[in-house]
Amino acid sequence: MLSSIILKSDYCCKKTIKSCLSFDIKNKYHCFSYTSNKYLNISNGLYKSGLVTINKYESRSFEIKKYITYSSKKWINKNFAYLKNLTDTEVSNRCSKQSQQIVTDKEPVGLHPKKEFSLDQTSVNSEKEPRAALNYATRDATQNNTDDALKTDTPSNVTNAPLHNQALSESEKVLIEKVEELDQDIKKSLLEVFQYKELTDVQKLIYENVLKVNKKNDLLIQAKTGTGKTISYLLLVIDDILKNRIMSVHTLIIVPTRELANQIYNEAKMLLTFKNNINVLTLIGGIKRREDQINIRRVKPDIVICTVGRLLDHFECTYLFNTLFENLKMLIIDEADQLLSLGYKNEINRIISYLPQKKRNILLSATLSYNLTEIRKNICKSDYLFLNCIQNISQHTNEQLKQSVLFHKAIDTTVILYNILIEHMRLNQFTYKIIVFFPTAKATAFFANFFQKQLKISVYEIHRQKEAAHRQIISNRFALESVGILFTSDISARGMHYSNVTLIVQVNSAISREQYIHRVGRTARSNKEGNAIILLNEADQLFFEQIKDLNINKLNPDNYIIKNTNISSYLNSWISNTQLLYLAYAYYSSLLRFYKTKYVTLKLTDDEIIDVVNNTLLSTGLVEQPHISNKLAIALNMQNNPRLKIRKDIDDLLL
Ligand SMILES: Nc1ncnc2c1ncn2[C@@H]1O[C@H](COP(=O)(O)OP(=O)(O)OP(=O)(O)O)[C@@H](O)[C@H]1O
Repeated sequence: MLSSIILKSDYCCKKTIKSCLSFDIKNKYHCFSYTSNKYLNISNGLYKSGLVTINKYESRSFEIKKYITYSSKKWINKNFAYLKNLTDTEVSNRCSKQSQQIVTDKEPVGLHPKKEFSLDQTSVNSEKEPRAALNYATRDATQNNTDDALKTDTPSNVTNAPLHNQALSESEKVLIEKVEELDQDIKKSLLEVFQYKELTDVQKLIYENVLKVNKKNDLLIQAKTGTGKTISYLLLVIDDILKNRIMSVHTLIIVPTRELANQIYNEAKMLLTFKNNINVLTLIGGIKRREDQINIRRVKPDIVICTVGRLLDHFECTYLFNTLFENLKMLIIDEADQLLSLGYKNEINRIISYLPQKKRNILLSATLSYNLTEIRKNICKSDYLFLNCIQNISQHTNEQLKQSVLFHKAIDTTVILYNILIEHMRLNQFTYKIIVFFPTAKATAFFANFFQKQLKISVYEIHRQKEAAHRQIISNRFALESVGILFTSDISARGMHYSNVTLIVQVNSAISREQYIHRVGRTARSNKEGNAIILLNEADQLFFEQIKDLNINKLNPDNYIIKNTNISSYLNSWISNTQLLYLAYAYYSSLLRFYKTKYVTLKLTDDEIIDVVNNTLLSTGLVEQPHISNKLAIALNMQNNPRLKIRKDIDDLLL
């Protein structure tokens, strides 16, 4: 028996649904099918062969209306009839009749052509094979990995949120004060300390699919940057600690950077304001190991937040450290796609080998999809749930973010950066908060000093070569300031929340599309507006291919290369400053390395790399080409290139 929903009448508008729609209840899923529906966009479903599978809902008719995302409920009420208990054939007949009726449909306007998907008409009842029926609505080359991963999953694995950033109607919002499952003290701190009123999309998804129904599966969670993933998993952790109190560490949270560890620590402490019997501790580099050991004994942590290096260090060097985790209940890997990528994979695998098998794994990121299969295989148990707030990878960045690209010549890099900053500061005198990402730590150090000392623009500086304590102080200061400029390397790209950032500038290409998404995700957070500009010189141009679907508009470089007398004189007068000179040489070497590691993706020859690096340095006013050490030249495999100035007598200080 099938129940069906059919279009009541011919509907002629921009958002026409081409045919009819029916649904069947089989086991716990509702399966929607429709005939020639090209444009119907059911946000919380997965598509293939005419099937849309959605998890169980309480009210069928209501939920169906809710998940036809671009149509208002009013429109649905007017145009759909809800029919019960039809046989297969009846539905088919009605469907085809209905299809014939609606022949005057107009092309939908405002839907991206990529969103079109064709459905296999023959598989109206193919819910017999739910595995094969799973797929995303959007087809595009870069998403194939996700699709492949999902094809092998059972439908219960995947839960999508309504299209992200779409304003939730009042009835869809989950008000925190009404959430009965939350502990009273936690609720109190959410309402009074954080002053949040409702759950964000990702928090709502977790609440409804996991917390409320008390599920204990492993979780993969993907939601856009700045949407509250941290609170969402902290709620899960605290809920579990309160239910299953143990006398050793309950949850281990692994993150890529010290700053992020501290940020999560602060958020957890705030959440536990009225619950002082749950203890949190960070174990991060830059602090003596012995100090950690004392803190562990003193704090007796329930939740431990660690960076990868320090955790591994302890496992391998601290006597009996692994016994701390012998009853571990939860392992959380934040920024999971990064931590499970090549750079960190071995270390994470070693860490996991020290942890008990029987624990719950929760993996999060704004960009999980590209290496999903591997992540799933490596870490998750087979009955894991994938909670996904991003259904279309071209919507990975926030809607309220205005993105631009500026293609320019390397020789104009410094003046363009200067003019962008000056213009933004002028237009946002009392509110400007800017983060500038550079490709390497040494590039960051040089430009930070150059802007401070030569161009007289005050900037904060964070990168790996600064000491941990310094980094933390600068990070806190920038977070608290109402205006400011932060020059940073990728260390600040992921997870860091600085409120009210108005502009992100990226100098040169990012190391990947994902890193670009995380970098621009430092602005336009919590539904606020934000701007992002990426500066791509002649060598970086191919990087644009990786991000061009992200709705990025092009800026005219001519508007930014005007040199006023100020900058001209500043650029010409620093060569006697030995400290800056030293930093410039180091920047030069690091930029050669940067492009050499990217020469395959950017399709660069050695000569092109040397030219672009020379010109970038020339843009700062450094007329004479720096020397590099023989060792670096060999490492770059450029020791015989006559365009480089190589000196055997300088050491690797500048590497
Ligand atoms: N329910 C809520 N209501 C309002 N603001 C919230 C809520 N939950 C979290 N936030 C705020 O949203 C901001 C972003 O949160 P968070 O840093 O957890 O984002 P994220 O999704 O982890 O981002 P990223 O992917 O960049 O790490 C923070 O300021 C956080 O305090």
